[in-house]
Amino acid sequence: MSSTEATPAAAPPKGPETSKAPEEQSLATAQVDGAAPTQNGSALQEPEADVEVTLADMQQDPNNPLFSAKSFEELNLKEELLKGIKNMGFRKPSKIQEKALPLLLMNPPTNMIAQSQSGTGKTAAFSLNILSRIDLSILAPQAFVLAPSRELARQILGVITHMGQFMEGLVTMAAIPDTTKRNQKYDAHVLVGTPGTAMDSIRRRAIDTKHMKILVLDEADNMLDQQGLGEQCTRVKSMLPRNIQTVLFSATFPVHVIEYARMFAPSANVLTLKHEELTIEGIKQLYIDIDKDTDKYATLLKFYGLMEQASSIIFVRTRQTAEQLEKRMVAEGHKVAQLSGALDGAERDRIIDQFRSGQAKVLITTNVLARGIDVQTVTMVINYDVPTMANGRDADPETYLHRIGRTGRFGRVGVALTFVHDQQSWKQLNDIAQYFKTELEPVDTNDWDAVEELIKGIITSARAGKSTEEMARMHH
Ligand SMILES: Nc1ncnc2c1ncn2[C@@H]1O[C@H](COP(=O)(O)OP(=O)(O)OP(=O)(O)O)[C@@H](O)[C@H]1O
Repeated sequence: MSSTEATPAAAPPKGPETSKAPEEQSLATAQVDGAAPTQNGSALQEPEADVEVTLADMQQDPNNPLFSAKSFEELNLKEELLKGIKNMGFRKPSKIQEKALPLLLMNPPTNMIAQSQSGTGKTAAFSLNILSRIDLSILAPQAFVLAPSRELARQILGVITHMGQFMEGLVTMAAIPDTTKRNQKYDAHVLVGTPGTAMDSIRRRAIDTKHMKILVLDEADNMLDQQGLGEQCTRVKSMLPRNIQTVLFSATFPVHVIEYARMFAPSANVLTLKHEELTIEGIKQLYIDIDKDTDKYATLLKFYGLMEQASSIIFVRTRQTAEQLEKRMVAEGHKVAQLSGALDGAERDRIIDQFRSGQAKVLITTNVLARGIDVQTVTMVINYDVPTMANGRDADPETYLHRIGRTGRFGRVGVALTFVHDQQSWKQLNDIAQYFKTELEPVDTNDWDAVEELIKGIITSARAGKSTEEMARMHH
């Protein structure tokens, strides 16, 4: 979409979605959980070598967020951590890892606020700091990572556990709602959880805070900004030792949050990016102009065949839309899964695990999964509803960026397709494009074959581990 003021060729009728329930809340009720996470075992289907060549090319380009001048060895990490990183298949650090790690590892420990594009390896950056600093001889919580959803908390726990697999005696635990483990005691070195459970568990002394030395907020802008979450995070921090190292990471830090972030993490080293630096080149951003709201469903079905070929996520605004869409698609014989905050924890775990393993290919969800979820096989993201602020009227550029960032992870390619169906949704998407100074390409609905070819081409390239540059070369 061009960044100039534009209106759709044919003025679409007004009348957005009928049921406008409040924006999805990512946090469920606060109960305790120690469920083991599943690893992100989503390997691409192409030969390893192909991906490596592509990634190596990108890591040579100083303007690429995956670029690094250094190796992991030069970052002064412990031997067992280097082994862990190797075991994860990481060869070289990304830009954020290279820049953040020396600052994070400094002594005395210094707070940090760090921003880097989606899918560029922020998790490994803060996890390496945690694993470098904990004392294995003390079996008490020393680091706490908080994330906005149980799915993200479980994922981060999986990364830390994987990375620390050669640290003998390391114990990691999740602090997320679990009705089966109400009186859980947290005897672990590292905890990863959601703020509500963290707060309750500290209050009832299930978490010993005496040895705690690092607090990480992942998706920090969301954690500090969102009503409820912000309050809980502040409470948690107030119950931890005063001199704790506070680390805030996100792909986005809107201006109105950064001030609060600086108070939350005083005297922090700050690594930030400009709006226009945030979009990922590997994600092809498309939009489709639909005549009316009621045609959205039929349009979605046209993409079903493509969605099934790789893993895809369909984002909707409300839980109700998610449920309705799932019912309708399943009734018509399509295989789809659905995850929203309306489901209980065990059900959510089952569904996200099925999606990670590739058992479920098409996932309908709300903003609950907009942030952080890393499933490398996701090649297509559909914004069935344009992301908006809680008022349903104003565009939400940050959420747009996070949603589309579920594809195009660490140098991979992907497609993000946004549906617009009336003047309001058109304006919202236009506002988003302007905010990031990016162009979205229209999908030509008069030529479905061409659309299919375009998307198929990207999916095939994603499977072959091709980068955007290579694709551009192929098309010329
Ligand atoms: N140095 C590296 N080499 C190769 N792969 C890496 C490296 N660092 C991270 N990755 C992989 O990149 C993917 C994205 O990493 P991660 O989930 O940490 O991204 P992120 O920056 O936190 O993104 P988001 O903003 O969406 O949360 C993961 O699959 C991770 O395993």
